[in-house]
Amino acid sequence: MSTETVTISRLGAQGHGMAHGPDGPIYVPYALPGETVAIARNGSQGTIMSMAAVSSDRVEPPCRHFNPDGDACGGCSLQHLADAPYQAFKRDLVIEALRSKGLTPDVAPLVACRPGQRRRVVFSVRKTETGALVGFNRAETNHIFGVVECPISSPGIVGKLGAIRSVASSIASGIETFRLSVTETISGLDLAAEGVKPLGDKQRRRIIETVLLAKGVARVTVNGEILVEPQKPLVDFGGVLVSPPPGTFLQATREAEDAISSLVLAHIGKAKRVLDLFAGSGTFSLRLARIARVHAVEGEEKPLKALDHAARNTQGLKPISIERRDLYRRPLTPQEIKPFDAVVFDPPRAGAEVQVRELARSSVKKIAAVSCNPLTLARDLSILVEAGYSIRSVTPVDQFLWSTHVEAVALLDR
Ligand SMILES: C[S@@+](CC[C@H](N)C(=O)[O-])C[C@H]1O[C@@H](n2cnc3c(N)ncnc32)[C@H](O)[C@@H]1O
Repeated sequence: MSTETVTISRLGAQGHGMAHGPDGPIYVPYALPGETVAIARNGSQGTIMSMAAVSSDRVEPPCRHFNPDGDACGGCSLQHLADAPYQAFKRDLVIEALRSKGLTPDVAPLVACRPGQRRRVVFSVRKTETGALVGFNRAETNHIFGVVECPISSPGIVGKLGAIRSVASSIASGIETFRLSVTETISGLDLAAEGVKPLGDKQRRRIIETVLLAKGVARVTVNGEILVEPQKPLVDFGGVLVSPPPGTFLQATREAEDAISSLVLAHIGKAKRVLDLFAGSGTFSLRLARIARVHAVEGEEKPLKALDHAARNTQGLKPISIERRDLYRRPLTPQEIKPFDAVVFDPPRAGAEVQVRELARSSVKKIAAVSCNPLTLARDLSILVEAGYSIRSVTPVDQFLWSTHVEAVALLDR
């Protein structure tokens, strides 16, 4: 460990300040570009000891749990940065990823996220003598920081932290930590616990009783088994009500979902047949079906069934066909893609390389790529551009406020 003074030149991809050291970059958490800080250095990691020059972009963190000096919540990493440079940082993550693949399309301003919009959070939970500790893992440790406020989460989640804690206490029995996904739905909170040791009958009864007493909980699932469901959880995909399976993927904020969907729909235009790949529970398929016939392809059975059920029970939609298929092992071929006028794909963080190589050989006119990882998006887009597609626009979208995650929508045609 050595002590030295460094000047931060920019933010790294993890949101840490970066300084040039004699033998490579030094990463200093919570330091901002332009700041001069005295650090205790351990290899390429620096810890701020004192600050000699403070950036004018530094702001007071809105949440009292965001405290880099000690007992801090690990949920957010960029609360100390003003809005404009924060939004520029996220947009630059997309620009830099594209540039690394030789792509320099116009990149729109970031679709910004506001506090209180997150409808889904994943807490860590551990049993305590008095109940359960519910919160986020403290920065860079396995310790759980008990949350009493959370400015990123929706009021529907924050206002129910007491009920969430009661249900979590009834589930927690051993010393192990488990994950609790909390989703705010139209009909109440959907709680899904994973990594819980097998439940006995007495404990099951206790969980059910707690849920029935706690107002506002729609469903509790433990290790994939629905234990109690006083209300069917419902989400609204562009006017179509869907009951998503427990723990299934859902865009983290309604506002980002609407923004992404609007971009996709505007690009698809008057297409008559649309292919929705990595369709989930139908976030895009059900909206697209207002204007076009849709074929939805997805690897998991339960979200596809939820999509299908919603489509069958909603009037005014064009037909939606569904197909369960592993698109990494068995991508749709150019021959299979031929009947479609447009394709939407929204893969997991790993991207869709195998499927994109098939799309590149197809003659489909319009493609909308939705991604939660700029690096794999850039790789996938470079394959399409090499095959003759043009990128019409790229729009970065923020739905994980004060984190270093950013989504993007790229619209292409040929
Ligand atoms: C980012 S989510 C998008 C879901 C949906 N488009 C939405 O916006 O809600 C990615 C989806 O890809 C699915 N998936 C993951 N691996 C897959 C694979 N190998 N083949 C097909 N689908 C897969 C997941 O189950 C998940 O529903």
